Amino acid sequence: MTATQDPKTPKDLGPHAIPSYLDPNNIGPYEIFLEQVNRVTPYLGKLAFWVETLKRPKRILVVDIPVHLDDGSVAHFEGYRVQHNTSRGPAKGGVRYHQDVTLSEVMALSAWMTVKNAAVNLPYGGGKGGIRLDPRKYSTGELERITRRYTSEIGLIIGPDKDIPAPDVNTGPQTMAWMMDTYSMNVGRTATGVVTGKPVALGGSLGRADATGRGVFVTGAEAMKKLGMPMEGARIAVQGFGNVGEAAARIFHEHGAKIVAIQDVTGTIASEAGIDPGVALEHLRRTGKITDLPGSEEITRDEFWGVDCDVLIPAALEKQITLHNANRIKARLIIEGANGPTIPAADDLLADKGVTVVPDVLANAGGVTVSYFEWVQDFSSFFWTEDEINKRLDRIMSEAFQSLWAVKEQHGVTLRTAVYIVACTRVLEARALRGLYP
Ligand SMILES: NC(=O)C1=CN([C@@H]2O[C@H](COP(=O)(O)OP(=O)(O)OC[C@H]3O[C@@H](n4cnc5c(N)ncnc54)[C@H](O)[C@@H]3O)[C@@H](O)[C@H]2O)C=CC1
Ligand SMILES: O=C(O)CCC(=O)C(=O)O
Repeated sequence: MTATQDPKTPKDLGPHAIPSYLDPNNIGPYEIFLEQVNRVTPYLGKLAFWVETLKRPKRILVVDIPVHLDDGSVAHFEGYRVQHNTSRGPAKGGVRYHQDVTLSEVMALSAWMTVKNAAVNLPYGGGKGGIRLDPRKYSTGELERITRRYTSEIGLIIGPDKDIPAPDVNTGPQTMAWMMDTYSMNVGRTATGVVTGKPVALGGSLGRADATGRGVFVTGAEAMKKLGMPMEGARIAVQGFGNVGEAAARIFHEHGAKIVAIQDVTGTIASEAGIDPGVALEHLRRTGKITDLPGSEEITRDEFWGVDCDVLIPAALEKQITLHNANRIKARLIIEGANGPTIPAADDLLADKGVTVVPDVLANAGGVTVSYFEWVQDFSSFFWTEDEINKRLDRIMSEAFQSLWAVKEQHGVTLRTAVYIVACTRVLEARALRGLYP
């Protein structure tokens, strides 16, 4: 085997390939979460008595969304809202529109919200929602009708003090405006606090649009300091150039790092001289694709993983770093902007290689942190300046990083396990204190 081959890559084994049901790369999203819980359980002491709480989502709602399409026909979409845990407060987490959304995925995303919210000590549980559809295939009017019907259907369980949705993949401020309006119409009052990530004109918060990418930068910069990696000229590869990936790339670039590769759903580009994220965004908006950016070359989707870089930021979807590509990754540091981008078997391989991973449940917590600020501002009807928001966000993210890094050192575990130790302890302490009835 050469240094560039991945070990245990089932497709390389020909007739002796591992059956697909035993292939670690085929792990489902909720199974990934359950494996992460298994790994933390030995560190939970007496609270391990309550660990079953983490394995079972508290509430799952599956809804049928019938909608008139523009051609007069009726289409039915499947939607979900999962409240994984509410021990520490109302459920909180985004809503995803994607053709591959499944219940298992939404369960995992809601569970990661429970861990993330506890990791940065927000007074929330975890929730997540989604609709299985490819939004590129529908007009704005159709998307508005789908969103409004979905909101009415999940209106049974959401509310400012029950469960507060927010944007995720392929949703944004306009989606949140429709959700807020629909919920408000149904309850007979303007309820700004029912969703976050709204347009600023509707009670949204300054700084929310960049908050997740900013948190990726703050935690990434802290990790670079720990690893003795200079920011100036650091070579960064980013997968995903949407809300999270674009903001993270831009902020790293502003601080002197060099963006050497970008991959999105339209293709992959690389540049030795470095890519200016502002120019790349303008090109994407104008042409609808990331490729053909002047000064960059197009590489294959698979070549992206072997790009010569110091820092890799997966900021697209789950299960991107697997046993098929983990061994080829050259970065010393991975900052998970996306939720669930690394499967557990790849996590182990990266740890063996000495690669540090700032896990999703810490790295991308900046978004929900500013969502929390938005929710607080909506309740008090008193709005903060962007400077105040960014300062508070930076402080929460860097203090969380420092204290979680100390736990990693104390136990000699990965940063992911350290975050799970602290977050799961907080959730299960709340569970134990609340007790059970009768
Ligand atoms: N928006 C937010 O505030 C937060 C988002 N996240 C997570 O960050 C990730 C990205 O979310 P957003 O940036 O909000 O979504 P987005 O919809 O704004 O952008 C998604 C990006 O991923 C790219 N992409 C999609 N499929 C791809 C593929 N197969 N290969 C390569 N690129 C692909 C798209 O082209 C797009 O650039 C998700 O995992 C999401 O759950 C996490 C925390 C907060
Ligand atoms: O802002 C929020 O409430 C949640 C954002 C989100 O879905 C996430 O952190 O994955």
